[in-house]
Amino acid sequence: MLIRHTPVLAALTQLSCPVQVFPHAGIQQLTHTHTPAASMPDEKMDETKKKKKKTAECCGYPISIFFIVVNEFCERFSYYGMRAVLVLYFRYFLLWDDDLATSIYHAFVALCYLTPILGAIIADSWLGKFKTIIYLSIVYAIGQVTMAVSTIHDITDSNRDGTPDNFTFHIALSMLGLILIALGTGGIKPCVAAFGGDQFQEHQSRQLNTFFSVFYLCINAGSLLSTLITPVLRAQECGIHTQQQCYPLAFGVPAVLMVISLVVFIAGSGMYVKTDPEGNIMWSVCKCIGFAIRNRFRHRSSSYPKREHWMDWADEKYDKLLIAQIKMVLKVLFLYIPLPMFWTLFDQKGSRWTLQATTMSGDFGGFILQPDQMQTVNPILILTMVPIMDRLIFPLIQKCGLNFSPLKRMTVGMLFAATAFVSAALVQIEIDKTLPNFPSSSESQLKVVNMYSTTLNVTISPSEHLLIESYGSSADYITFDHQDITVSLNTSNVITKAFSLIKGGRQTLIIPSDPTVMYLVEDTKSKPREGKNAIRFVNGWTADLNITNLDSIEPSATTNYTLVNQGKRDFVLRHGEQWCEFSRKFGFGASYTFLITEAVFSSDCESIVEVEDMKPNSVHMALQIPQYFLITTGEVMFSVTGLQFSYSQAPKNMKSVLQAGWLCTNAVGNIIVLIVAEIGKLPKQWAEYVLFASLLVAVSIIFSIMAYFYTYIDPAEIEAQIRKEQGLEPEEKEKEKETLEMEEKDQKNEQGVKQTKI
Ligand SMILES: CC(C)C[C@H](NC(=O)[C@@H](N)Cc1ccccc1)C(=O)O
Repeated sequence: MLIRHTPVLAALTQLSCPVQVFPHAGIQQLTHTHTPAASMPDEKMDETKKKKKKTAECCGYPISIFFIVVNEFCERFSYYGMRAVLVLYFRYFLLWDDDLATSIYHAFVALCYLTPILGAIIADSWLGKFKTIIYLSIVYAIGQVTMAVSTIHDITDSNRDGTPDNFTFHIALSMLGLILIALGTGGIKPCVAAFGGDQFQEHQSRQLNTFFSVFYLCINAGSLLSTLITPVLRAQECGIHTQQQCYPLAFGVPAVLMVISLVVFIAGSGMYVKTDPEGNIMWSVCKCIGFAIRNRFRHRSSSYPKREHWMDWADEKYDKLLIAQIKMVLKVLFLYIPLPMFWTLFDQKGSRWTLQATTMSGDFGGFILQPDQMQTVNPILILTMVPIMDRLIFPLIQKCGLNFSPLKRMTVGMLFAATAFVSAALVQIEIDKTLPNFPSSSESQLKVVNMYSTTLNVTISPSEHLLIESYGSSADYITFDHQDITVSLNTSNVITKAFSLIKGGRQTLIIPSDPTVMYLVEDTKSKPREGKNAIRFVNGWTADLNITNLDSIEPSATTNYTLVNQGKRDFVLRHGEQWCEFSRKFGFGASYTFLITEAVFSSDCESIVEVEDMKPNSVHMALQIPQYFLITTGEVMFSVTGLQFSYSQAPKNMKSVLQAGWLCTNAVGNIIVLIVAEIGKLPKQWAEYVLFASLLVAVSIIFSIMAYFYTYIDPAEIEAQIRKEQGLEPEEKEKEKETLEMEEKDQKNEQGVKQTKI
C-alpha cells in the first residue's frame, strides 16, 4: 500500500467502518501537471511523487476531511471566542467610547471578509491551498498570541494601580494582532472549504454536499462553545501586581485553539489530496479580460461580426479553456451582486438585535439570559436545523417532485431573512409601547423630588402646579417645549428660583432639606446599556454617608448613576459606627433614584424611598426567538447552499477565488451596515426594520430573475469538452497514464530498496 500510515490513520483504521484506499484518487493533484511524468527530470518526478497521495475512505468519505473539519472547529472557536470579548476589551481596557469601539469592531469584521481575496490569489496562483492554509494559519496564530499579550495590563502598569500606563503600547500591539488575525482568518477561509471539497472524487458528489453541511455544523459548534466560554473567562480576575478582568485568558484560550487547529491540519498532511496552483492564474485572468475588452473596443465598428460572448474577443490570443473558465467565474460573480443585502440584515443580529434585547427582559425563570447571549440562539438553531433540513425537509421537497435548485433555495433564504426583520419590527412595536416617552431634540423633561420635611406646593412657570409629599416625587416627567423655567415653592415663605433646562434632556429637580439650595441633576435619557439598571442615591441624612462601591456622599447631595446587574443587590450604608444594609431586587433596564431619609439608621434602611425614573423592561426576550428562527432558516438555505454552489460552479483552478468572492459578499454587507448606522437614522426603529425587510424582498426578486437565466454547469465536463475539441488528451486519461508510470517507478524503487537490504 502506498499510503503513509500515520498513528492517526492507524487509529482511524480501527473504526468500525471499513477503510478503503483508492489508488486512482491520487490522480487529482496531478490535474495541472501537463508534462507527462516519463519525460520529467528525476528531481521534478520526486517532487510530483511527494504530492501524489491516495485517498483512504471511511463510510464513503475521505478520511482526510476529518482533519479539515476539526481544524475548522478549532479555528472558528478561536475567531468567535476572540470576537465575543473584543468590543468589551476596546470599551473597558482601552477605554474607547461606544462609537469608536463599535466602528473598529465592524471594520475588523469587514476586513476579515475582504482578505479571503488575498488568500485565494495566493492559493490558486502561487502556493496552492495546502501551503497557504499552513502559512496563513501561522500568521493567524501569531496574531492571536500578539492580541493576548496586548491585553496584559501589568506589562505597562508601572504604578500598579490596575490600569495600563502606556495605552499607545497596548493599542499598537492589539491593532497589529487584529491585522494579523484578519489576514489569517480571512486568508485561509476560502482555502479550507475548497480544500475540503478537493478531497472528494467524482463519485462522491452526495458526500460532498454532506461535507459542506458538516463543515457548517463545525463552524457553529466552535462558535457556540467559544461565545459561551470566553465571556466567562473574561469575567475571572487575574494579574501579576493587581487583579483585573482576565482578558489575557479570554484572548489566550482562542490563541491556544488556533495553535491546535494548525497542529491538527498538519497532522493530516499525509492524507490530503493537494491540487497544485497553475502559476499566476489571477494574472492570466486579468490579462485575458483586459485583452478581450481592448480587442472588442478595437473592433467596435458594425462591420465586424458579433461574437457570442464579449470574452470571445480574447480568442485571438488566449486559450479557449482559460476563456471558458473565466466565463464560468464571471457568470457566478455577476449573480453575487445582489447578495450583500442578505448579509446586511444577517449581521445586524450582533448589533441592532442585541440592542433590542437590552430593552427586553431576559428572566427565563430557571436562568437569566444577558442581551448579548441571545446571539448564541443562532448557532444552537444551526446545529439543530442543518440536519433537519438535510435529512428531512430537502429530501421531502425532492420526493414531492419539486425542483428546489440551489438558487431557488438561496432566494427563499433571502425571503426568510426579510420575514425575520418583519418579526423584529413587530417585537419593536411591542417594546415601544413600554418605553418611556423620551424628549425630542427640542423638548426638555423635568421631574421633582421633595426631600423637605413636609409636603410642598410646587409651581413651575407658567402653568404646572404640583403637590409633592415629603420624600416623594412628581408622578412622571413633565415635558416642556422651552428651556427657561421658574420654580416657586410654597414653604413658610415663598422661594423662587430660575433654571435653564437641557434641550433634549431629562432632569430631576432635587429639593433638599434646605429648599433654598434646590438644584437640577441630569437623568439618563436612554435605556441603560446591556440590560443593566441605573441607580443613584440622594442623601437626606444629616452627615456624610459611605455606600458600598460608591463614593462618599455629602448631605443633600446626589450620587452619579451606577450600573447594576439584574438580580438581588445589597448596599451597605455607613456613617462612623452606624450602618445598615439596603437590599433590592432588580429587573432589566430600569432606572431608580433612592431617597435616603433622616431615619435611615433608626429604621435599619427600611425608610429608604424608591423613585422609579424608568420602568424595568417588560417585553420578554423569548419574543426574539421567532426572528432568530427565521433568520437562521434563511441562513441555512442561503449560506450553506451558497457555499456548495460556489464550489460546484467554479473551474478546478479557481475554486478558492469563487469562495473568496462568496465571502466578499459578506464583507460588502458589513460595510453597508456601517454606512447605514452612520447616515440612515430613521426616527422609529421598527420602521428601519421594515425598510431593510422591503429592500431584501426587492433584492430577492432581482436575484430570482437573475437566477432564472442562470444555467447550472458542470465545470469539469465543460473543461473536458474543450480539451477534446482542442485535440488534447482528456485529463483523466492523462492523469491515469501519469499515475501508472509513477506507480511503476515506485515499484522499481521498492524492489531496489529490498535488493539493497538483502
Ligand atoms: C456567515 C458566515 C459567512 C459563515 C459562518 N457563520 C456562521 O455560520 C454563523 N451562524 C456563526 C455565528 C455564531 C455566533 C453568532 C453569530 C453567528 C462562518 O463564520 O464561517
